[in-house]
Amino acid sequence: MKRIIDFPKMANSNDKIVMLTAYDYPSAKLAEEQNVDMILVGDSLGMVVLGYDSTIEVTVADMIHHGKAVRRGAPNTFVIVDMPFGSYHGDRYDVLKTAVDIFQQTGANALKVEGVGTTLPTIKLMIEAGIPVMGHLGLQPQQAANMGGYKVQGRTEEGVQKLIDEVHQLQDVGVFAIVFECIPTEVMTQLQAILTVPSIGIGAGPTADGQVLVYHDVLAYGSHHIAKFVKQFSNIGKEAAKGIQLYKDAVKTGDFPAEIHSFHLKKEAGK
Ligand SMILES: Nc1nc(=O)c2c([nH]1)NC[C@@H]1CN(c3ccc(C(=O)N[C@@H](CCC(=O)O)C(=O)O)cc3)CN21
Ligand SMILES: CC(C)C(=O)C(=O)O
Ligand SMILES: [Mg+2]
Repeated sequence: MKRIIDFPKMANSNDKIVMLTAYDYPSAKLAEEQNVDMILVGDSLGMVVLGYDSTIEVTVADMIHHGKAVRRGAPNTFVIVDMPFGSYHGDRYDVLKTAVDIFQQTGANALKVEGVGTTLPTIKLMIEAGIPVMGHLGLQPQQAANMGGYKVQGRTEEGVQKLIDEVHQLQDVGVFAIVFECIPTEVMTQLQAILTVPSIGIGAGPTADGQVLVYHDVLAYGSHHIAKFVKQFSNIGKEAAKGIQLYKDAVKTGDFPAEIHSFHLKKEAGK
C-alpha cells in the first residue's frame, strides 16, 4: 500500500485530472488498471451501494469498511476518503481523532470534507496533523436538507461571492485541491482565476482542472437517479441483467451445470 503518492500536479495544465469513485475491491481494481489519477471513496456509497436515499445515513464505520476494500483493490493509486455526515462538525480534537482513525485504518492518501464555515479550524488542525485535505464546495449533498435539495449553487451574485470567500478560506489553510459540485460553468472559470490549487468539477463545466463522477453513474450500474451532469459511458446494469437471466434459464432447463462443472468419485485402481 502506497501511503505517499504525489498528488497529480495538474492545476492549470492541459492534462486533466481524472477522478472516479470506487467503493469495493473490484471497482477499485478496475479503476487502478485503467490508470485513473485518483479514486474517491465517496459517501455516495450510501446511495449507490447501500440503498439509502441520501448520504446522511452513512457512518464513519461504513467509510472505513469500504475504504479498506478500495485500498486493497488499488494499492498504487491516490485514494481520497469522504468524511461522512456529522463526523467533522464537533469539537475539533474529537474530529481529529475520527479523521486519524479513518486515515490510518483505510490507508488513504487524503480525506475530503464538504463546506467550510465553522469547520475551518478543524480542517487546519487535520492538515497540521499531517492529513492532506480536499475541499468540496458548491452543492454539498450532506447539506441537502439545508439547501432545499440537490440544487445548482452559485447562481446569484451572493452565491458567487460566497464561493469566492470559501475558496480563499480553504486555500489559506492549505487544502491540496477542491471539488466543485453543480455550479455554472462561468462561475467555475471565474473561480479558477483565484484558485492556486487544482479544481475538480462535477457538474461544473469543462474548464476545471479535473472531473469526478460516481462509478455507478459512469457505468450505468443500478437504478438510481441520474443527474444532468452524468454521462453513462457503458451499461453494466444491462449486461448484469442479461447474465442473471441466462444463469436462471440454464438452471431451470437443466443446461447448467454441465459435465465440465461437475465432480466425480475417483476411479479405483483395477476397476
Ligand atoms: N449516483 C450518484 N451520483 C452522484 O453524483 C451523487 C450521488 N449518487 N449521491 C450523492 C451525491 C448527490 N448528488 C446529486 C444528486 C442529484 C443532483 C441533481 O439531480 N441535480 C439537479 C440540479 C437541478 C437544478 O438545481 O437545476 C440536476 O438536474 O442535475 C445533483 C447531485 C451528487 N452525488
Ligand atoms: C460526488 C462526489 C464528489 C462525492 O463527494 C461522492 O461521491 O460522495
Ligand atoms: Mg461525497
